[in-house]
Amino acid sequence: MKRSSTSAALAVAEVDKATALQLTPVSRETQERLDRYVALLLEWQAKTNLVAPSTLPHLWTRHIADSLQLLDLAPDAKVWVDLGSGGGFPGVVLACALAERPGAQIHLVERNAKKAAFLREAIRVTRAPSVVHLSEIGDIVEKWGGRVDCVTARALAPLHQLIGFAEPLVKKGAKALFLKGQDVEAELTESTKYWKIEPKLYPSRTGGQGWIVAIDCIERRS
Ligand SMILES: C[S@@+](CC[C@H](N)C(=O)[O-])C[C@H]1O[C@@H](n2cnc3c(N)ncnc32)[C@H](O)[C@@H]1O
Repeated sequence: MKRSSTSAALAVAEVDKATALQLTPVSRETQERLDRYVALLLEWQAKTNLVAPSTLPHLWTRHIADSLQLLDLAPDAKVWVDLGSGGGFPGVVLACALAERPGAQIHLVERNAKKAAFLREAIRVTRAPSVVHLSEIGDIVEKWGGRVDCVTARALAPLHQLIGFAEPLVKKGAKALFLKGQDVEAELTESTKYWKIEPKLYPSRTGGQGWIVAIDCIERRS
C-alpha cells in the first residue's frame, strides 16, 4: 500500500474508533484491554479469517461497539455464555468490559480449533475473565451445571436455531441476547412456528439495519 493510502486508512480507523467510543463509552482500563485485543486480531487476521476483510476499516463500530451495546441490556449479569464466538464477538469484548466486575466470567463456545486458539490468546493478552470451550454448542449447553445470567450469539444461525441452542440455559434463568440483521421480523415469524416466546426488540445503536432480540422465556411448541 502507498504511504498516502496507508495514512488515509489509519485516519478512517481513528475516526471509527472515536465514533465507537462515543456510542458505547468504556473506562480507560477497558479501552486498553480492547486495544490489545484489536492489535492481536489484526495480527491473526493476516493468517486466519476472523472477521470479513471488508469490515476491517470499521472494526470498532461494526464489531466492538456492536458487542458492547449488549451490556446495558443485562446490567447486572456476571456469568455470560457466548455461543459460536469465532473471532470473539461479542464474547471477548464483553469479557474486556467486565474485567473489573467482581465475579464476572464469560464462557466462549467455539468448535473451530484455530479460532479457539485465537480466543485463548486473546484472553491471555487482555487478562479478561473468560474460559474457552472448544466444543459443539449442543454438547455444552445440555450439560451446563453452573449459574448463567446471559447467553449471547451473533452471526451464528437463524433465530429459530439460536433459540434451540439457548433453550437449556434460558430454562436455568439466563436471558438470551441475539444480535440480528434486517430480516429479524421474518426470523421471528419462523421462530414462533416452533417456540413460544415473548421477545423484546431493540434497534442496534451502531446504525444500519441491526436489531437485538432479547428473550427471557422459551417453551417448545408441542
Ligand atoms: C460466522 S461466525 C461468527 C463469529 C462471531 N460470533 C462474530 O459475530 O463475529 C460463526 C462461528 O460459530 C462457530 N460455530 C458454528 N456452529 C457451531 C456449533 N454448533 N458449535 C460451536 N461453534 C459453532 C463457527 O465455527 C464460527 O466460528
